Amino acid sequence: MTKLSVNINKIATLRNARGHNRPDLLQVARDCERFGAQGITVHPRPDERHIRYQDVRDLKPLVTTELNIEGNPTPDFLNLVREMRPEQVTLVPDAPDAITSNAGWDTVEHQLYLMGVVQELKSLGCRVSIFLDPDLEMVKAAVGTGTDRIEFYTEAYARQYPHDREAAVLPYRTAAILAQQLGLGINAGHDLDLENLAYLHQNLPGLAEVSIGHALVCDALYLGLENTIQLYRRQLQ
Ligand SMILES: CC(=O)[C@@H](O)[C@H](O)COP(=O)(O)O
Ligand SMILES: NCC(=O)COP(=O)(O)O
Repeated sequence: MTKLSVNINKIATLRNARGHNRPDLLQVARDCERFGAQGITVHPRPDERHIRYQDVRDLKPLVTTELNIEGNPTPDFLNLVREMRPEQVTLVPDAPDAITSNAGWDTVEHQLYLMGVVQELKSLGCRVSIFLDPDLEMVKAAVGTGTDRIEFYTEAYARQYPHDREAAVLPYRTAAILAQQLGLGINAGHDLDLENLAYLHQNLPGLAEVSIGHALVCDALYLGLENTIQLYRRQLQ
């Protein structure tokens, strides 16, 4: 079964726009779980443009499914993770000023560095996932980091899907088959939506979890949050 983890970054974006607590991020997280979300994902960036570090501290005790904290393993990020010990940590190689996540790790070049980070996070009891492009060499080198899972960065898939979905999914399917053979767990995320999710799910064997935020929150503006979460869950059946 592929789980849906709802990324609530954009709820925090809306909340921060007016400087007070509307929408109430914690209540939205509770409601997302009540509506069927099987995880809550947050990506506290260094500039705290949306999710603030304090949000993560406030969310941890109330999330009853799984809390997935994403980010570049900077000292501040690692201190937060040490404090929170979430069910999952997803390591993303974002630059501090990136408008959004825009690349996977070079696990060949950074294998030794990632090995140390992964080892510590696993010692805290966290499942570790590494954000990755569907590159076979990067998948192979990810094994050497000791990570539990990889998360395929699906922006390229989403961009090509409307034009040629078979070509769009092929590198991800090939890399997923290799990852399974190598014993890596498989997550996926970025720019997934109600149009492209089902086809990805059908073509990625062993897909354990998708984390979806931007499109889901945009859809909820028209369709309502409960209905939208149910619609996304239905794409994963
Ligand atoms: C890693 C990834 O692709 C997303 O989880 C990322 O968190 C999106 O970040 P923004 O919500 O800041 O665009
Ligand atoms: N890891 C992907 C994620 O959490 C959400 O990405 P997006 O759906 O906001 O593009």
